[in-house]
Amino acid sequence: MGVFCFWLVTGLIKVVEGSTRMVKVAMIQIDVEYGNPAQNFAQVTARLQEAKALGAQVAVLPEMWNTAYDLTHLATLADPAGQQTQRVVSQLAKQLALNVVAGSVAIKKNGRYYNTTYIFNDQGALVQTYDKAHRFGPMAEDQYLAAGHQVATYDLAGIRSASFICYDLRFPEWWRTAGRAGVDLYYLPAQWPASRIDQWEALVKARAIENQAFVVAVNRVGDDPDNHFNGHSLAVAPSGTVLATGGEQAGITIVEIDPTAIVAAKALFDIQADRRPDLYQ
Ligand SMILES: O=C(O)CCC(=O)C(=O)O
Repeated sequence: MGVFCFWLVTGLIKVVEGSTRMVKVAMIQIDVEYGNPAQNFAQVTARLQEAKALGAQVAVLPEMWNTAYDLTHLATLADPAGQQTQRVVSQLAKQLALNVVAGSVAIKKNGRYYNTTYIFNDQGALVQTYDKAHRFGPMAEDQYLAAGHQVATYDLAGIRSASFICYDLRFPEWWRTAGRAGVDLYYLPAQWPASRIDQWEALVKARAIENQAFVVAVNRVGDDPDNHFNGHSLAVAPSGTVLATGGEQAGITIVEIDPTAIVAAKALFDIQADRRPDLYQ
């Protein structure tokens, strides 16, 4: 694990005068230890405490942070019914009074394995779960993991939010489906390889612009046996402006988000309202 760094970015777009609804979001970019849940739980505990000390109101973790992509050992590594994740992260969220978008973890549920996000509010209550819907063939998810079937929207820190996971980024229809419920902030934990990081940045910006919403996308750093990961977590405004980036090292980046910017973004034109579902689905 490399040296851990902190950045504070105040790259908000403040377009509504007198707004007091700034929300500080921590993008927690870590080096996930392959096949080592005990080490990863310890690491995540420390990083959530640090995020709180940096003033975060919401903390976001990367994808599959308990096991990494050690899919051949899920029988021994996956969290049964997500119980350990729920117990540990819920307790931390409550102790720290911190909202947590708990990246995603490998879980075992009803005899199958899933790549699942849990979202906790700052009282430690589980407010939503999401099972990754689109499985990434090149990383063998389709062989080992069952797919989710439902979008997950929720209120967190006073912001109407939705969660997706990694490869879901390539399916704008799925984002639009969630957006119909009115979403102001999308969270996207990932393990996105360095070899396609230019696509990651382009697609995160596109999802923000076309959905007229913020996107907070958190990637990992480090290596697994097949891939190198170089971070580039990023927070993007509805205009497509990059508010903060996590760079290429492990670290926590704090970005301030002003949810009232959505109103201004939609004042000029409202893409969701202007859709033509009579022409397409
Ligand atoms: O779409 C990609 O290029 C990467 C997706 C991925 O790594 C994942 O979903 O885990």
